[in-house]
Amino acid sequence: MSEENVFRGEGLELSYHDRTVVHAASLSVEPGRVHALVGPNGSGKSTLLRAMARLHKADAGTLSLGDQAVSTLSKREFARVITLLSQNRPVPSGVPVAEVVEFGRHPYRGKWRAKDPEGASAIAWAMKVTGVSEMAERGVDELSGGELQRVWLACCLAQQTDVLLLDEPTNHLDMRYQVDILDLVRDLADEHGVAVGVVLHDLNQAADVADDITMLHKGVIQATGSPAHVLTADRVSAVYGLPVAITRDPVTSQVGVQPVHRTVRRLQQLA
Ligand SMILES: Nc1ncnc2c1ncn2[C@@H]1O[C@H](COP(=O)(O)OP(=O)(O)OP(=O)(O)O)[C@@H](O)[C@H]1O
Repeated sequence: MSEENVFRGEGLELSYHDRTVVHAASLSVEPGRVHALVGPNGSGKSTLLRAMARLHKADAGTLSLGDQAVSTLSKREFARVITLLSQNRPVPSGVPVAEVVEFGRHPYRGKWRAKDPEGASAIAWAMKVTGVSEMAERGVDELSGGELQRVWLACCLAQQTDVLLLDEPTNHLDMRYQVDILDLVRDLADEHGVAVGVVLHDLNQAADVADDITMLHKGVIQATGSPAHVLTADRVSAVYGLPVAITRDPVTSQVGVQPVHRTVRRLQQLA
């Protein structure tokens, strides 16, 4: 994927039943880069990501991939380039993990189950890197939340798209898998040139994994740029309504966000 293949949403106005929840938002996801979307609950992150994945119709705005309008792509063409790990996917009962992951190959198979020579290796790779190979035969409705999350991710990875949109991929995962999945996200960008757009709640994870961060608040983009540019104490405190301090890792210089401890907050209130 070349630099021209930047995936862009521009001027997106998004609503539910006449209530606009995202206002004139623009987000670009670039090959080889990880772009994190952060913001408080209800700020519009999932809606924006779903609109980028053509799952929520925009009232206004455009989607483009390089110089091509995304509206010109058929469903199958779109699914070969862009995939979304969404939240709250319905869980089919009695379907084994391997079959669910195999569903990720749907854009390559079509109605008549056309030959898909790369399918088997793509599925095996996706299951391996997400750590679900050992549960291939288990029914997805028997899995824990974290196991299921990894199966959905494997399904997206089996799709082998240039653009990967992930809505809270670390949801339900224990500490080890959170680290593994974020490392995998970084590797996909660095080694395979994948363009990643990822919703994260943990601002420290966002600062760790992302090249760029966009912060949303009440449907309005507050800032876009490097973690150090976006994550300032004033901005994070104002958006989240909580005093925070910004830290710097002495070795990596990476920024971190630390809520001001409750004892200090109480003392500040008393002063
Ligand atoms: N299906 C829906 N019908 C009506 N309103 C909705 C629907 N889904 C979301 N909303 C509203 O749209 C706004 C944005 O929601 P969205 O889920 O995009 O936010 P979010 O930033 O992803 O939130 P969270 O961090 O809690 O997942 C919220 O006010 C929410 O209540």
